[in-house]
Amino acid sequence: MLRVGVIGTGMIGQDHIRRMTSVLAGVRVTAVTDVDAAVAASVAASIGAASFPDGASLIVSDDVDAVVVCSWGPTHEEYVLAAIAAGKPVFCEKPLATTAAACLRIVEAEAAFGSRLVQVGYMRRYDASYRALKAVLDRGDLGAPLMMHCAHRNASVPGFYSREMAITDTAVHEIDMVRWMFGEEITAVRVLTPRRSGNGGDLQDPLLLIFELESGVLVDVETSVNIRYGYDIRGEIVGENGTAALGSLSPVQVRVAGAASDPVPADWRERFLRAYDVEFQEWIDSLAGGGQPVGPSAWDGYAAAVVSDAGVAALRGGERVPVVLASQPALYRAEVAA
Ligand SMILES: NC(=O)C1=CN([C@@H]2O[C@H](COP(=O)(O)OP(=O)(O)OC[C@H]3O[C@@H](n4cnc5c(N)ncnc54)[C@H](O)[C@@H]3O)[C@@H](O)[C@H]2O)C=CC1
Ligand SMILES: O=C1[C@@H](O)[C@H](O)[C@@H](O)[C@H](O)[C@H]1O
Repeated sequence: MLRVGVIGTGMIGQDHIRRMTSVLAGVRVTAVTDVDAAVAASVAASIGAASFPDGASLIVSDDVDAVVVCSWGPTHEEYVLAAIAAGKPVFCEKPLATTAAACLRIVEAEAAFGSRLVQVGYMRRYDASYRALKAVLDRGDLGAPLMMHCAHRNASVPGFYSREMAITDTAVHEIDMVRWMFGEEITAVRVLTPRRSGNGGDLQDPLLLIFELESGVLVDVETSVNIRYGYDIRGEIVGENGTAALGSLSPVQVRVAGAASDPVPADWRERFLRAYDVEFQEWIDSLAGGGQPVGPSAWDGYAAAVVSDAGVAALRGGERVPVVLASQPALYRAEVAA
């Protein structure tokens, strides 16, 4: 039984605690903490876990075998580094850290430790639709891939959400997905700013990102974060001989009164419900008997941050910004293709 301590009991922290408590096997949440001590205490009481005063004491607790970090992005680096120092596996929600420099510090700490401890919460790799799309691509049915069209639409975002977050917080999922889907690196980023939606106040929304890949494949990503009608994630690969797209996720199609309709999920918790379950179960299983995590690594988190930084520079400067990665420690070799 893996005993897990969770840092950050906000929206996704509580959702992951629910799945580890009520859905998944081989795991028990024994400890929680949050800067909002009242929320942490209430969550702890509801599942019979201990509430810790801070992340540092939770990480070194003898009742915690592995750590899950679900606090705000700028706090991730400190907790992931502390978990590595304690020699404990750590699942960190995306982003691994908010700058490429911070991600590189984590990569270097893990490489110095000598084996993998870190997994980053890029859950699309566990989604049935994305996995089916990758299987079609890998079978070669489409011929050589040429382009991919993506859309990442949120119904709404909170008031503190900035135009840069459309890249660092939102499109960062596509950045990781593209590296995994095509098994190659993104080499340059452009960002275009279409006519502004009236739904987002002063926010520059939507954005259109264009990624260049090593092989010449081009990927475009629309981020629309105030689309109102729901949470809509799309992806279509165009190959030499055909196309393949993420399918409809609805178990039922309704035709009534002269109209056909599919329900649209409200947010990521609904759209990626099963993907998060699979992601966590595979993480738990990988750690059984002292094993190492096999999902998105600290290097993946670092690479996503470098592309994301390039996207922010392109957004601010209106230029094509090349992506330059540091030299990869041996621990992560063949990571993209895994
Ligand atoms: N994989 C995915 O699809 C998603 C990932 N996320 C990621 O999960 C993380 C949390 O996001 P949400 O749950 O939406 O935010 P949230 O604001 O609902 O929850 C974050 C919690 O962290 C706590 N916190 C902040 N600083 C802390 C610190 N230093 N120590 C302990 N607790 C601290 C806050 O009090 C809050 O309760 C973010 O990194 C976000 O990017 C969020 C939504 C979906
Ligand atoms: O990770 C997530 C949020 O943090 C982010 O704010 C949303 O835009 C994404 O759709 C969601 O998956």
